[in-house]
Amino acid sequence: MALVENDPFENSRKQVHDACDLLDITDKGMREYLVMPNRVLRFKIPVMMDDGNLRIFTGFRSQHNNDKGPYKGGIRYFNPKGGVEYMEREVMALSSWMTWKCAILDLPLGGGKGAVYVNPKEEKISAGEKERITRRFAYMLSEVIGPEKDIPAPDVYTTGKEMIQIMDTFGKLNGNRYTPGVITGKPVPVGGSLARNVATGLGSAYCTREAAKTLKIPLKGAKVVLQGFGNASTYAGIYLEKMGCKVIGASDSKGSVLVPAGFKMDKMMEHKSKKGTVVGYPGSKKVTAAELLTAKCDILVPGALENQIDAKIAAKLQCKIITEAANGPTFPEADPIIFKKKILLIPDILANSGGVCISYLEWVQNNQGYYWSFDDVAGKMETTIVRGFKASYEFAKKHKVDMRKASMAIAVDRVVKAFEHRGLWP
Ligand SMILES: NC(=O)C1=CN([C@@H]2O[C@H](COP(=O)(O)OP(=O)(O)OC[C@H]3O[C@@H](n4cnc5c(N)ncnc54)[C@H](O)[C@@H]3O)[C@@H](O)[C@H]2O)C=CC1
Ligand SMILES: O=C(O)CCC(=O)C(=O)O
Repeated sequence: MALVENDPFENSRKQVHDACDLLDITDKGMREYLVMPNRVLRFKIPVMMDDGNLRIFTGFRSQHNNDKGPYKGGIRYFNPKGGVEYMEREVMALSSWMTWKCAILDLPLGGGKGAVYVNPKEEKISAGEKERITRRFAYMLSEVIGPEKDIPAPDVYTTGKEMIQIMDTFGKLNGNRYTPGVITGKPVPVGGSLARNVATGLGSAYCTREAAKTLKIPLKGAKVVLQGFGNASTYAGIYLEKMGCKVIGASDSKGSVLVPAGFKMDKMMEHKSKKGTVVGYPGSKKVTAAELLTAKCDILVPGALENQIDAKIAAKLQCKIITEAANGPTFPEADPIIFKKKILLIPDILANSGGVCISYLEWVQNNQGYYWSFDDVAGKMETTIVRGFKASYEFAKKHKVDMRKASMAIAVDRVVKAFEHRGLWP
């Protein structure tokens, strides 16, 4: 029996086993080694709130695998419906996906993920309270993170502001050192990289462009539906629009809208910043989340949260390409349905890997103390992600499997090889 409903870690476990099947890895111990995180930390974060009351938050960091390099992965502040038990399984799954995401790009990094169970948007946590949560979280993590150990980054409802507070707290606890390489996604004036803020969506757009090329779908006028309107999905929309696409749908935590004639991304962003939601955009029709996902379009970009496309929704999908800008948006039972419908699904570990790719380049710049231009960084990311896409596509064709299985198999094989080179000690 699953420990929590819709357990994302069980989904990640299945994906690792599918890759092992393809690679003929039969050893049970090796399979378990690849599935399980090296360690999962769960700790309390006591914070004095503005009203003078002490409140205890729960924090997590899952360190999945570091055979290819330091653990790497974001930190989210969120309150999934399943509560803290669900969140523990969620960070375990997300840390596993980080391992495979770094490996499909062949970055010298492993996989980790962290979280605090709090929704700063719903709860109206003040800036001071958020900073105290973040700095206490950094204090609790300070012994297990570091530029050569584990390098966090932003994720849902965290930004450069929290990243710099974590860097600052870590530095103060380590002899007042300037340690920019302990975290990525920092603001540019304090050791961040150009292009990191747009990286996830830009990488999704590069992947989509490659997919459209292979399917011979012209991007000019191609209809795009975005689920979510945060960092990942907004920049995916902006860059797909620059490539000639027409965005016709969007959503956020308050609802989903379709605009059959299409809308300009800057106009929708202006609307969202004024009204706090995409809902109510002039000329739009409010629809359910399922109606948004199954709307007729060329490119569907699920870019919000995991567990969005189940078998029922998969059966009704009307798109040609799915670009998983979010982590884990598709249930395992939906994958074979999507494959049978000949929809080209670009899996999360590839489709949203632009973020970690530029995080890696940020860390390289921090380590060398010399900084590159926007075009340098975006160009290096484009080369890396297109190589990952092409390798996965060729593997998928050769073995007649979907792109998720192909990307996972390549990634798992690389981690197994790293493990074999290093050996086990002690
Ligand atoms: N920020 C990054 O660099 C990366 C993010 N991702 C993934 O992308 C996804 C989104 O993350 P970000 O864009 O960074 O977060 P964000 O905090 O910038 O935006 C989250 C968005 O999700 C929306 N949302 C929340 N609940 C929703 C619901 N029930 N239905 C529809 N929309 C809902 C919010 O309204 C917001 O628009 C996550 O799965 C994250 O792990 C993946 C790789 C890197
Ligand atoms: O930039 C990073 O290091 C990781 C971003 C992240 O959390 C993700 O790719 O899911």
